[in-house]
Amino acid sequence: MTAIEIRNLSKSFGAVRAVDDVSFTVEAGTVTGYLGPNGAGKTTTLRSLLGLVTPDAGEALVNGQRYASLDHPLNEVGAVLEATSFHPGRTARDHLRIMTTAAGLPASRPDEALEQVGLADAARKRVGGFSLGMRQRLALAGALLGQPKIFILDEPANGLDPAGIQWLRGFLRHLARDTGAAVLVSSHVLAEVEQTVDNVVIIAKGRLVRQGTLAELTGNGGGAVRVKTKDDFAPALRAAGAEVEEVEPGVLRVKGLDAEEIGRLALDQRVLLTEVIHERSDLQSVFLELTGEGAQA
Ligand SMILES: Nc1ncnc2c1ncn2[C@@H]1O[C@H](COP(=O)(O)OP(=O)(O)OP(=O)(O)O)[C@@H](O)[C@H]1O
Repeated sequence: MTAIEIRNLSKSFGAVRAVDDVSFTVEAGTVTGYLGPNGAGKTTTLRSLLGLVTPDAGEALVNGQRYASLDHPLNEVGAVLEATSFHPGRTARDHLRIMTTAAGLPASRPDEALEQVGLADAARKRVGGFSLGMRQRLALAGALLGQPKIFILDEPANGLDPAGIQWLRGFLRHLARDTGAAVLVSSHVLAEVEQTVDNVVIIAKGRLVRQGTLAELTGNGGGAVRVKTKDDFAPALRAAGAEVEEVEPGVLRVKGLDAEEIGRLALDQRVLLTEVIHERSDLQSVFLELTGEGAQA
């Protein structure tokens, strides 16, 4: 069964069409990045999945059902929403204990979940003193309590430092690969999720603009390098196993070698390169265009 299904979902707030006829699915064992600039409609979609927003049309289903009709929601879906608030005077463990008791989960779960997110040492600390990154980890621990197989995470990388983002990437991959979970993770920063996701859904102004596997959207991962040189460099590149196309006189489009390998080869061959440029993947260019950074790209 499809773990997460968004089918022709639409939602307006007054004159703003926050989500406009969006459809996509997330299968078990995969991570899907839900990407788009601020205000694109990501949060509205995720809140629809959690029954916090009532769609005007279409459906947002988890395990084939509406969230509200799940018998044991915490066992089926783990969610982290933006700006989760915590009682500042409560310790991390107490915060999770309250959730655990309310959901009738085993008393061992808070400590296990804190361990999983790397917060075991902070279990007895008051949340009021937590950094944003620690709060994000605590929110994730809350999502793990019921050991669900579906995760809906809204900008979970916000507030994490580079090491935290690295950790999050590994953790999401682990959830999908090792526990077979379906993970839907939103972000307005492509680079945050690019190394983690199997599939990408891009939304802008409420409309779905692109979806596919990461490989499809990045041109099968084989990014080309454009090289400018007045020298006869193509034979050496081909001999090194590259696929070379002369796109205009003096400009070669090289596939199969990265920029560093090409640079080394040029050095060996005493070839002068006047320009070496990584071609942007489709995904990057689409995303940069949408986020308005295309002009600087
Ligand atoms: N409760 C609401 N009332 C009025 N307008 C809303 C409401 N929720 C969202 N919107 C509007 O709907 C649009 C989509 O917002 P949404 O929060 O879903 O986008 P987003 O992609 O998650 O962006 P962000 O990352 O900034 O949260 C925005 O124009 C937003 O202002």
